[in-house]
Amino acid sequence: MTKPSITQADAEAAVRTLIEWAGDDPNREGLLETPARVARSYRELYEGYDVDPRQYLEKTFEEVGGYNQMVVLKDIRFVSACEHHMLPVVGVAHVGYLPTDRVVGISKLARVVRGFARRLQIQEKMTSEIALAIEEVLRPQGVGVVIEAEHSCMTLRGVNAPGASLTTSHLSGVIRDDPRTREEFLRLTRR
Ligand SMILES: Nc1nc2c(ncn2[C@@H]2O[C@H](COP(=O)(O)OP(=O)(O)OP(=O)(O)O)[C@@H](O)[C@H]2O)c(=O)[nH]1
Ligand SMILES: [Zn+2]
Repeated sequence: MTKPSITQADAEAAVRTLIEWAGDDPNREGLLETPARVARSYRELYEGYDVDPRQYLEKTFEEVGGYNQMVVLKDIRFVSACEHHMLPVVGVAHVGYLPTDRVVGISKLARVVRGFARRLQIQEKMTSEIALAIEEVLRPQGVGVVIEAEHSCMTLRGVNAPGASLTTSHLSGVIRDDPRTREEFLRLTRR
């Protein structure tokens, strides 16, 4: 949640400081509106603090004609920010579950990813948070989350390893424990 004590003006002042720190003049014409734009874009990029992603999963459908197989939503693109450098992390998430008696609208899976992505994150934590939210709210037979992402703190600076991507996964229930179900999930999420 946004700290109510911090105003848009405070955020703009912080951006002016960073512009000076970068070596430029925040009072030159091209930069005059930049602090306001950056503050607004932060509200968008960090909107995850204003939502509880679990709530997206509360509306479910039970009339599924006896469907009791795996549901997998692949290639959910997301943008996050690494909590070490506040630089973009861009990637895709694959989210699957084996329902018990109810399913959730598929857009909600993408909303859950977005809600956890739009915060300061490390990829391992984001992967588990998505899986645990699905586990806790839907109580399915199993959950699988695989995330592949590029961290610009690694590709644009520091070690400068362009193209390197990190894969993390969190599997639980039958998707973790039953070899055939696990294989099916991994096959369905392969790109
Ligand atoms: N495990 C994990 N590490 C991350 C993630 N995002 C960034 N990192 C790493 O976090 C580490 C922070 O290391 P530090 O040594 O404190 O920071 P630094 O001096 O800027 O390190 P370099 O990036 O190596 O220049 C770096 O190795 C990053 O690559 C993530 O999602 N998961
Ligand atoms: Zn980083």
